[in-house]
Amino acid sequence: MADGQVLEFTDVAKRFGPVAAVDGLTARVEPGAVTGFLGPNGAGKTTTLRMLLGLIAPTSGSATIGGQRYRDLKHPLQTVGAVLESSSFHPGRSAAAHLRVYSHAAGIPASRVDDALGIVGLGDVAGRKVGGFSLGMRQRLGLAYALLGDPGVLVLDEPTNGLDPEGIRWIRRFLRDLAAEGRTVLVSSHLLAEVQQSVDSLMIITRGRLVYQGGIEHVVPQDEIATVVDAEDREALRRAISAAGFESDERRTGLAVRGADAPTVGRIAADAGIALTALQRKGPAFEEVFLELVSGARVHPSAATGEETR
Ligand SMILES: Nc1ncnc2c1ncn2[C@@H]1O[C@H](COP(=O)(O)OP(=O)(O)OP(=O)(O)O)[C@@H](O)[C@H]1O
Repeated sequence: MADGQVLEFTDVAKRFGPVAAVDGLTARVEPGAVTGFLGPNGAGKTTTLRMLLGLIAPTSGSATIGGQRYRDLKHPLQTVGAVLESSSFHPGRSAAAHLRVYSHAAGIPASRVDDALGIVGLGDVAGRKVGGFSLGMRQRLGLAYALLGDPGVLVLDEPTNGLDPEGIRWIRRFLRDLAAEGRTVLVSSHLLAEVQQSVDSLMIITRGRLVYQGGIEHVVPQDEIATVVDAEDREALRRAISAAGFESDERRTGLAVRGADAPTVGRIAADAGIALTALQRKGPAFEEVFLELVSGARVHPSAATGEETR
């Protein structure tokens, strides 16, 4: 396997006539994690990925893979695998024949075709014509193509589009495994729910500009989260919370603990041997914060600096 590489966008911009599709994007994507690239329809995700993959030239700025522009990569297929669209397969050709065309052109051993089809679960249908494939099978074939050169970087544009729940679960698990091997995995989506449970990091854009970059757990600022908790012995609970270094306010329904999430408060109570009668998260929902970031009602510091929040 090739090493995972850092993807770097440096003040990259793309104009189509009067439309600023991407407008000065600065961001960094690290190896060893699944990074979700999130934004509403038309935000500029596909345009950004197309610049990264050398399919269109930026109007200004740069997008690099391990410090190099795509067109300067010595072995592109062995460095970065991409799935941008799932439809361009010749229907009369078998899955294996299709991949052999690319492996041959890139100087990749033919044995790798069977490996790649096996990895995505298409080993049994390698000889079947692609024309008879379901949408899910085509998506898997696209992934097999991306994995042909065993690259350290995977870039996928909306890979779960049109898949059934089982297919979506499969892709999520698959991408996690690839990242766990140390690869860089960048996956775009316009659906928050789609990436919420399946990515480690997020890059959120709207109208061609970055509005958030960092860990998924930092999207909702910690100081806006409180946990309301209660026990039969409320005073003992208050003492345990205070001993753990958190402040709490008395409410009718229990103690509101600022800056601590539910698992943290639950652990404090468990360590003190206190049985809880209530444990509830308070604060803005992830989706609320996402919509505020996208509409401009909320500004996150990572948007201005391009620095990750950790
Ligand atoms: N080749 C093109 N010519 C003209 N305008 C374009 C072109 N490609 C993209 N655009 C415009 O650039 C903007 C960003 O489009 P892009 O496809 O990158 O967004 P996206 O975030 O991928 O959206 P979606 O989630 O709908 O795929 C849109 O306003 C789009 O209409």
